[in-house]
Amino acid sequence: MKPVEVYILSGFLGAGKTTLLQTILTQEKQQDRKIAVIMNELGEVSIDSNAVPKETPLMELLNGCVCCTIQGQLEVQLENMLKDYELDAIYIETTGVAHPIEVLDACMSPLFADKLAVQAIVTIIDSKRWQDRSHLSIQLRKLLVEQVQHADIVLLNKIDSLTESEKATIVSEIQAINNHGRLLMTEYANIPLAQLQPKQRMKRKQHEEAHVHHTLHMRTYVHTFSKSINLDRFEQFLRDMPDTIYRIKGYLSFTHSKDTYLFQYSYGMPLYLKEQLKMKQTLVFIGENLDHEMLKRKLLLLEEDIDQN
Ligand SMILES: Nc1nc2c(ncn2[C@@H]2O[C@H](COP(=O)(O)OP(=O)(O)OP(=O)(O)O)[C@@H](O)[C@H]2O)c(=O)[nH]1
Repeated sequence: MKPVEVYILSGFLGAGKTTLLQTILTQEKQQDRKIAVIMNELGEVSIDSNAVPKETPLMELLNGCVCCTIQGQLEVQLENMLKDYELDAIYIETTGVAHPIEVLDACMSPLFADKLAVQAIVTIIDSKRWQDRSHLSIQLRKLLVEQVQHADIVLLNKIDSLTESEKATIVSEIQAINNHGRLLMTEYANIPLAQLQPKQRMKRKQHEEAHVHHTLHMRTYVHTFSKSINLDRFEQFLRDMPDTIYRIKGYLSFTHSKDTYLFQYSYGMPLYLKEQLKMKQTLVFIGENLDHEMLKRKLLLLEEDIDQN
């Protein structure tokens, strides 16, 4: 079955995420696609949920930020949505203070990695807020920059109040932070849906190139082992790994033990926890510009090496 597309809508408080979501949902409806929405808000009550039409499945994650305190809940909600509905796409509206990569991390559960395909991190910017960012605390300024840095698509919103030269200044500032993403200027987040969706698969000859441009595809990689692997060799693989990989999670089983392990790797620190159930040995990688071919080759080698021992 075709994996369900996932779009992460990121952006600072008040930048226009809900406005964007409404624009998207209207267009998705015209295209007759089946859509669900996950909304994350920091407060106890949802304020923006009215923005979603009644017929659209909506899950709300309240009272915490999906990228930190309620990360596990997102996983559960995604799993429920996959179980309960036949969907074309899920849109996740994050809180204004969410870090997009942490949200991506929360979407990439090894339990359903092959059922979801995260298509894009879309960051929407309030142009005025961007201009005045020097008034924000250092932490919030850093977050604002990181939301831009990790986006596949940056929407420079609220340009109605900007002069041409102000627009040019902000565009060059954003391009200096993120030169791989697509930058679009919007008023009231008004963009054609096609601009958010990855371009149609190109013909075979252009295929490799197309992948390189689809930055998000290069940020995650999923591998399933068909047998147990050798722990020492796996650890050597981790040591040799490029430092652009900052997160791995999944389940592993090793030749020295009958147990299955939950494996967590975060910023250089591996952690193995015994798992009660026997799980499919799927690992999810998250990083920058992952070399899929290299990873595949090395991971397959881990299985082959055992045969030779
Ligand atoms: N002038 C102007 N206002 C806009 C534009 N886009 C959105 N707004 C307004 O900005 C306000 C905030 O927009 P929302 O879409 O609620 O922003 P949000 O990012 O969802 O906000 P939070 O949920 O608080 O994080 C609303 O009053 C919008 O109508 C724009 O392009 N120009």
